[in-house]
Amino acid sequence: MMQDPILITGARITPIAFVDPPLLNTVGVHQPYALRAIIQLDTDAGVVGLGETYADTAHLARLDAAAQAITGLDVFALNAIRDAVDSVLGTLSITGGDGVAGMITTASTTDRVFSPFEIACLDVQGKVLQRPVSDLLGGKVRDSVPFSAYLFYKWAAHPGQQPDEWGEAIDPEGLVRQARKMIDEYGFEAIKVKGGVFPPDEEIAGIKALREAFPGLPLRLDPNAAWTVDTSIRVAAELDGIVEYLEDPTPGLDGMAEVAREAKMPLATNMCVVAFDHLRPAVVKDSVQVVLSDHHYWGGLQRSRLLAGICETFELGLSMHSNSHLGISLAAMVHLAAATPNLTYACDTHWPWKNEDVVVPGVLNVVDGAVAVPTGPGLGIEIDEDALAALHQQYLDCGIRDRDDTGYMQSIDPSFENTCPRW
Ligand SMILES: O=C([O-])C(=O)C[C@H](O)[C@@H](O)C(=O)[O-]
Ligand SMILES: [Mg+2]
Repeated sequence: MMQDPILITGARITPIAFVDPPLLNTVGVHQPYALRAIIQLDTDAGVVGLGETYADTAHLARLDAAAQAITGLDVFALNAIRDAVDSVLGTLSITGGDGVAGMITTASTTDRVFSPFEIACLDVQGKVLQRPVSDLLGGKVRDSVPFSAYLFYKWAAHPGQQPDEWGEAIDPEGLVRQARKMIDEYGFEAIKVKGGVFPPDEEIAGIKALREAFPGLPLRLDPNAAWTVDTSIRVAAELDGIVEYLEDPTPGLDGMAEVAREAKMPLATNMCVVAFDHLRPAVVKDSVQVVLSDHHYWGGLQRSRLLAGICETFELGLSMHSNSHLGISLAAMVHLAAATPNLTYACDTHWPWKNEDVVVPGVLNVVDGAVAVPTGPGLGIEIDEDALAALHQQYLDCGIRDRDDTGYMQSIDPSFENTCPRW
């Protein structure tokens, strides 16, 4: 028997801000609050779907336009919904707003805007069918998804504030201390270090200190393209046998290909392969051996599965990238990773760095370094309306409207320059 369509009647898009520590990266430092947009997709069945995405001003304007364009469409018509998003974006003249703080990104705007709506539609589909989203993606191949301890060099506090619970990490001892705390609390079995902050030799020393302190755990270093080709080749030689992959050592497909020819370990990226049309040249040039997927800019969960298939075909490894995020994003990441057989690396997550959320606690927990796949219908999580309202108020009060790690750093250290590559 043919069921009636489930029509989208509108979307409530709520920008929120949550407290973020002073995490350092090559373009600057995290501001005191990270921004996200929470999407509640309303349908004529009375079922509400959830999505989470960036909340920079320009992105919010695109989300608003997209929400109007998809109103009246069936939540099962994901192709038509993406077409509607694509068409309306073509009529807008908005620039900026990628939510990634001045790092190189040439991801598809359509895929970035479509993504949270696709996830909200899958959430509705799952709730109506009484099946978890992982079932809609082909079924889970693992019951829990491993994540890595995502270490950052950081200050003890934002200027003028009290030190946070993590304290300072600006040298190898600080990194090891941070890793120990994170691993004690969450049981992670892999470690990623956000580099590109200090001269490469200091970061090599940090990685070697971690290797000594945690001999059995796979390690990764990601300087976000802070190094020249020559520096990258030198660091790769120093870290041979120590890191499982080196992430975005240098900018661009050609530079990465030059490094890849010399480096013994695989090179991974979430900077030079961030859209489908980057895959062909990356494979032809053999620029990268591991792609970090991220449903927030690869166009949602179904298109991330398409990416996984392409990676499998061309024998590329697949890992998962993260930005500062809350529980709706984590739930989506977990369902996707659970249903992606060739996602064999521990995924990245910024989860330990936040203390606030819009999701009712209980379902999403990192235990032994992994998150159990939610088994409830849809994403399997619920929104906490009071928390959503409080974090929206925090957004209104905090004054931050666009992620700007470089501007914030320059407000503290006027001599800071965002140069790429730096060393
Ligand atoms: O793997 C990456 O490149 C990231 O996680 C990008 C993020 O923006 C990270 O650098 C951060 O949170 O500062
Ligand atoms: Mg990266």
